[in-house]
Amino acid sequence: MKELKHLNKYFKKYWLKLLIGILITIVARIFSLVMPSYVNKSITIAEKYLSGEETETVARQLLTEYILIIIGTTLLAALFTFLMRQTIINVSRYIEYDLKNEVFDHYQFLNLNFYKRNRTGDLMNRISEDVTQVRLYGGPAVMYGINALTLFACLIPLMFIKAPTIALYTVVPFPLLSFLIYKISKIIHRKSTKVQEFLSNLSTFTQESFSGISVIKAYGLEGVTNKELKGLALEGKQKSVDLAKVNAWFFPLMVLLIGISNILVIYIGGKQYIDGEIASIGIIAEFILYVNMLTWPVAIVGWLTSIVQRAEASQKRINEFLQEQPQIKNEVSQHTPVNGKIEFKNVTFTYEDTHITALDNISFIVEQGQTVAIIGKTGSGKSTILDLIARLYDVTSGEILIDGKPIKTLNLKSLREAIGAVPQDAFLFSESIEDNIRFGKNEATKEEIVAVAKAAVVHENIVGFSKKYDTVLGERGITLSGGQKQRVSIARALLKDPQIYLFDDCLSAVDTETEEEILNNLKKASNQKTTLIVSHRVSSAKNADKIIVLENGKILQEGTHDDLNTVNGYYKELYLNQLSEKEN
Ligand SMILES: Nc1ncnc2c1ncn2[C@@H]1O[C@H](COP(=O)(O)OP(=O)(O)OP(=O)(O)O)[C@@H](O)[C@H]1O
Repeated sequence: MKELKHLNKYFKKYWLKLLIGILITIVARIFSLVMPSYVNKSITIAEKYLSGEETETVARQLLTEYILIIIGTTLLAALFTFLMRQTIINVSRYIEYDLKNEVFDHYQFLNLNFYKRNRTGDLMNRISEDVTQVRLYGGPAVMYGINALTLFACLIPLMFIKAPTIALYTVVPFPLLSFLIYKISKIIHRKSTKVQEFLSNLSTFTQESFSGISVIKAYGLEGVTNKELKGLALEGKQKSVDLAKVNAWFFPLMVLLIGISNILVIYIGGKQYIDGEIASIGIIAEFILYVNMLTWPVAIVGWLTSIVQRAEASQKRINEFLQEQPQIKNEVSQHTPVNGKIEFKNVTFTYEDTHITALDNISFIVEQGQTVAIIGKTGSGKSTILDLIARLYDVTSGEILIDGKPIKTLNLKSLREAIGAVPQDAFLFSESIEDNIRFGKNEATKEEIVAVAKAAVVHENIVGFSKKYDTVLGERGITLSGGQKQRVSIARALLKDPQIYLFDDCLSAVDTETEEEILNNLKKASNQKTTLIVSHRVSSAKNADKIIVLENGKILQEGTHDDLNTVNGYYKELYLNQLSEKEN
């Protein structure tokens, strides 16, 4: 139960509702206890009437009275059972809601490394499946547990007071029933976990197949994919059949044990009645009702044990993530304004997971308002520079200064608010184009949105769609072309109007004329703003105040377009190559 201690804060938060729920549960069970003894009394009075001990009028009057009491108490028990579910189960839903929010909020705080280490499916599972398992502990387990405890505490002594011998024979099979249900629940859990795991594999496989459907079709891999899916489905069928087999034992076993208890009551009770040890056969009817009332709570004891174990295992998985600490921590509480000067001082950066040293002792300065282009072969460390400026990672050694201050002394939120980043792989949400652009500034007017779309040279494309800015984008914006996606992403960054622009190869999918137009607009929009442009094209870099050429994480060349063209080297070669490509 160590892991489940995490939930105590929520139990404390909802203690009043929980207490009311527990009291209601006890009252509901006490009302339900009234009925069997009045069934006994009704049968006894009928017996007495038949043997002439009681007159018909008295018998009729008493029977009516007993029946009304039975109906009344049963209705009250039903009403309180309804209220019991309304309180305790609701509390478990509140806890589920709080816990999901807690996990989600925590996920948001964690760094990119965490997301690289853990699969999306796993993150989703812990916030959905595992929280559901924990909810069963917070609600149904508490409710059925109190229910069973109240019944045992009231009913078993009552049974022993009324007829000790029958009581003894009745309760003897119960521990066995509890034990068997516990065992079966464990097997069911083991098997259903396997089915769950399989289902998650199957959905990952199908999701990937749908996402990559164009590749599958282009390579004619439909047959192979189908075969793989059939193999998976067959395996799943076997697992589900295994689970169904064990599940099938659950109810027959309960019926068998109830039957055994009922037979014992009838046999022992009947014998005692014949021997004159009990006064009325009404007591046998009463005990049969007790047996039936006790069976479910007894079975529940076994079920609860396995629910608690499952909840413990799930909470352990949740706690593992909750205990993860973000590596990038905000160490400054007050807002720190950013002007935009950036300085890298002997910065080295090695990715923790791959141990790749992406940047190796590099130093450079970008003055406030300057435009700097970073050029270099793929994998040379260009994107890493931008990620370090946004503090998505912290440097391994060396230092990054923003406006002359170490980056760690800036408030993380202020820093990120001052940055407008356009990543290499533009991500658009499945919302309207307008909302996707608005992401950069929530309170922006339509005019502002149109203005930035025009600056990003995507306005004409948008108004060409029948729903214009209200056009909803499919998953990852698949209704837009690569170049359109990039430009919507640029519009989003422009709307934010930040102090620092980080453009990561975000014009790679547009033609050179559009690129030229966008760059001119960017120059106007980002006047006085520090701008870093990562690119493979000289056309994106040539007008920059400074060009940095990277190779294997080191700075190979640095200077203006004209400077770099006067020396033989990577940049000049690239320029001449791209120039001749254009001419051809
Ligand atoms: N998140 C990451 N985790 C681990 N290694 C990474 C990560 N991102 C990049 N790398 C590695 O770091 C090196 C530099 O990558 P980076 O993305 O900075 O290069 P790049 O110059 O931007 O490349 P490209 O032009 O292809 O975008 C590469 O070898 C890459 O494999």
